Amino acid sequence: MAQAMLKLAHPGQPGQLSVPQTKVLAVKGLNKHFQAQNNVLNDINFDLYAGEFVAVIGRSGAGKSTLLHILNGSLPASGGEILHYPPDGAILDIARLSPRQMRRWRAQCGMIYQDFCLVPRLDVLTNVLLGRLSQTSTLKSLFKIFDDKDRARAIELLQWLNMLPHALQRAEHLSGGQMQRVAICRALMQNPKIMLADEPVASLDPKNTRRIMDALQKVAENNISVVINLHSVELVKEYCTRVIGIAQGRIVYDGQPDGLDEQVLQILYGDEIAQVH
Ligand SMILES: Nc1ncnc2c1ncn2[C@@H]1O[C@H](COP(=O)(O)OP(=O)(O)OP(=O)(O)O)[C@@H](O)[C@H]1O
Repeated sequence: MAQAMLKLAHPGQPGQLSVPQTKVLAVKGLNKHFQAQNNVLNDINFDLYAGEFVAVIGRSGAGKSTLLHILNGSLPASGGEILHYPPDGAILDIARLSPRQMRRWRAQCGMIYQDFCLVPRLDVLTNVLLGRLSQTSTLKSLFKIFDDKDRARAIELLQWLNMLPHALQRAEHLSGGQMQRVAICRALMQNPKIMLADEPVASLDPKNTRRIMDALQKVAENNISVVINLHSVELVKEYCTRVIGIAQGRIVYDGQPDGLDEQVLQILYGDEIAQVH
């Protein structure tokens, strides 16, 4: 069923002075089909600006994770364009990169996951340093040789997210919230322009959820665009600057979190609405 877009706030529109202006990404007519399932994403269009904290919401199976994985280059799109606007260079279409360009793009685009994806037996500092692997020679990465500059950066990031006291602890001994903060530091080691977060608080208790949301807010305040899949409308309203609502693979809402009223939520969640309050 095709649903009309309810509301479209154009970030960067004249008159919205508090909205960031530097365009980082333009998604145009993006589609995704899997062999087993057609129309997982349908004609997705949006621009992403530096420093935005964007929530992607919608019921289970709406296509939120698929969208993030296509943005990050780990899944190919079936059609459409994803244009990246580097601060100092030619516009790149993420859907049409050579393997070498794709490696570079994935370094620009940090990603964190619900299950953290740390190496449990390695210490926290080394886990963070692993974020540099894509920019390190194969031989150096094989022997986990990192230079002083990388170590200093990793320590700085751990301090920034209050994880420095745990630097020499094995990752497997941390709490979920601590592991996620380490995962954020690891993603930041690549100096990304965009941070994608696929349900990063889904397995966390309320206290750790807030810590991670606070951390991601700090990331966005540093002019990195954060795009996060979330199931809690309360968190979206508290933390995010913009929300993209997806239903059945189509964007049905793109605007301010304040605009998520009962009518919009009903379209987004249908009979699952009770679970998001
Ligand atoms: N590799 C795949 N092959 C076939 N179908 C897939 C694949 N990955 C995802 N899908 C389908 O695409 C649709 C969207 O999945 P996606 O994981 O993006 O949804 P989601 O909104 O992130 O859901 P959730 O909130 O439950 O994680 C689902 O119907 C899913 O079954």
